Amino acid sequence: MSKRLEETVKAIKPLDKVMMEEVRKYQDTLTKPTGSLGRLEEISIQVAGITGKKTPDFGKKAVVVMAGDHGVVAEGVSAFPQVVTQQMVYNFANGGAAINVLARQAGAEVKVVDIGVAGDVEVPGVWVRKVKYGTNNFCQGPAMSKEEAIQALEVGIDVAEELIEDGFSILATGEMGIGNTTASSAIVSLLTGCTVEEAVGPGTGVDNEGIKRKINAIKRGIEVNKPDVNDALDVLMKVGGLEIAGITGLILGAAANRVPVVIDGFISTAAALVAKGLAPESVNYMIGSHCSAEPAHRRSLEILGIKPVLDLKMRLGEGTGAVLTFYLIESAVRIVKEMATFESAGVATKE
Ligand SMILES: Cc1cc2ncn([C@H]3O[C@H](COP(=O)(O)O)[C@@H](O)[C@H]3O)c2cc1C
Ligand SMILES: O=C(O)c1cccnc1
Repeated sequence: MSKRLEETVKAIKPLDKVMMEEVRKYQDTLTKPTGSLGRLEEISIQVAGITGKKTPDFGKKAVVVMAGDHGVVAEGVSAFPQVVTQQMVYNFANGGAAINVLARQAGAEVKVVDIGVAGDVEVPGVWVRKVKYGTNNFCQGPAMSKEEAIQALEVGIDVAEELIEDGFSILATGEMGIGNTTASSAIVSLLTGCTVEEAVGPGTGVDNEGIKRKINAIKRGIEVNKPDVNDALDVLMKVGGLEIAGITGLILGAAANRVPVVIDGFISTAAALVAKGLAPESVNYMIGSHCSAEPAHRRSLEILGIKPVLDLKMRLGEGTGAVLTFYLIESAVRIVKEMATFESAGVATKE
């Protein structure tokens, strides 16, 4: 680990238990049966613990789309060509992708980071923090060097800190990278202990032969690189991705600054598993969003220990599920801020 990474991990502290208890008790004074707002109540308690504030203001929201390419695409693991990563970055910059539409509606900004796209991206608005022009094919050796993995983690930490400095008070994870469900499945199988077969799914929509190629590529990647399952950084550098490392760094950076980070789909969850491996406390700063249609996502969330609030059969990534969850998080806080208490409204409590 680098000094910066170590310091960031060290800065991640337990949640503010006193504030959590205050909000938990306050929820019970509001004009509703105890616990009747279910998961919204849990979220309001969690964000109070994260921020140390009873009703945090999430006026400035951002979704960070980390973009990077994957050498493992040479094994025929995606239904789409690699160049789509770069083309989608232009689409994000022009406001035409699904994440742009959903973020506009949610009042969130989309920050696109080129952390490892295979070609040059020159378009205003995209943050170019390129570590490398795509990862190496992990079937032949490590996806990246340890130095590159650390550099990509640090890019994520930097992005989180720059956004927080700029007044963003809640972040969502997002990504774009053709082939990244294969890298994510490799991480998931290694860090959750499920079989490679269980960890793999259709991604962008490969057929049965494509699924077999994904399984085969991951098995060869594990065989060739022998990642240490007890060392999340080793797993990340050997079979991970640059955008996955960037998301991991973003999560750590948010947690170190007591800012909630909403975890999107399968790829973001793989990054979150790496974050948990590097800094177990970081999980408390993660807010679950949706459970995607990628078959191993639910199990990964369970092992990570975060609960999804939406199940929309989405399987896109980009941050789409996370941004939809912004509404619910804001609703959860608003309830605490605006609801009347039994006393203030003159409503009788139960007999
Ligand atoms: C047009 C397009 C837009 C996307 N936006 C997100 N993804 C999603 O699909 C990719 C992962 O799937 P696989 O591992 O099968 O390549 C990632 O880029 C992910 O963000 C997209 C995929 C495509 C084709
Ligand atoms: O679950 C996801 O986030 C996902 C699934 C397939 C492709 N891209 C993303």
